[in-house]
Amino acid sequence: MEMAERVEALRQKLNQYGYEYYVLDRPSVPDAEYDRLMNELIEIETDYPELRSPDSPTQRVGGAPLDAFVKVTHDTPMLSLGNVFSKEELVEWVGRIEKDLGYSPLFVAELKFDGLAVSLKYEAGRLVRGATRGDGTTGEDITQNLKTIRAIPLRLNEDVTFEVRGEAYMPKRSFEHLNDERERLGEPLFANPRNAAAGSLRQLDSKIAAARNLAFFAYGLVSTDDLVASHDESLAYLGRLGIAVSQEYTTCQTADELWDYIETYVTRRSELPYEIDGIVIKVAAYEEQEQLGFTAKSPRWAVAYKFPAEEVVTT
Ligand SMILES: NC(=O)n1nc(-c2ccco2)nc1N
Repeated sequence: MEMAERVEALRQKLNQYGYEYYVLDRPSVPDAEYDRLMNELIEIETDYPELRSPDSPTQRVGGAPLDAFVKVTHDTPMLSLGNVFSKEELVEWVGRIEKDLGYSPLFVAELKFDGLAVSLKYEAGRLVRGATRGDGTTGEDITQNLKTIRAIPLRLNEDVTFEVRGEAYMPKRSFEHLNDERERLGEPLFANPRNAAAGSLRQLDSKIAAARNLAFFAYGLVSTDDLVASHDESLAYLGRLGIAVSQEYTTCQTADELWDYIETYVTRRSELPYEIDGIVIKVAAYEEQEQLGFTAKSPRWAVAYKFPAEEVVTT
């Protein structure tokens, strides 16, 4: 087979396997097969540099370490969520929404991943910028570090231009392995996966970030075109494009359905391979979100139910 064709075939396969692993959470081949194909692609691109392209899955670890992070401004502010801490407060919040709209809207309930909020800009299907939330208006350009996360495609299977919002996080197993290694080396331990993810994304050398096994779930789409009309459609759309989206979300019509979903995860939380600190509830239809608008710092159409702080069992 001609080398260029072989490279294209390898890229297609790696993207397909990445999609099955990160979006469907249902890999069809063992990790060893993925690694074998990736190594073959790296070898060919090393022998034939003219076949290498910036959006090849091999181009995830950047060049030299940065001296500093460049500041970026978010065209659309990344707002923080208001919180509720009980069923009563949740029922009150739903009641206010129904009163403002004059009817009961459809809601989306989804997991609240305990990591770092990030923004990904895609232009014509290519990842052009990744940034931290920062203060919501000004963040830091951490494109080099976010490119090391396999759940974030460098090239989408459609030439779309939009911004994706999501949470970069460190899975529990990666966190345990990292702290075991740091303990062995006599280095200070990270207190929790959230701090470990934040510390990893703040590395100026993307080779260090690449070694931290970070992950990502998209939870929002910012676009000027009318690509989709609701939040639940945006999650399905992002998944179809190959961007990692958690499949644990659902739609609910009433406060009771929302509470049932929340109660499911109070028990399931400890079995999840990543940490969550609550459940996020959003009005589904974008039209209704626009109608409800924002307070000074939070959307009126979304709220986070925060789990009670887990009592620390001191043995
Ligand atoms: N942290 C987290 O998982 N989030 N955060 C949002 C959010 C923040 C602002 C709008 O939406 N949504 C989810 N699932």
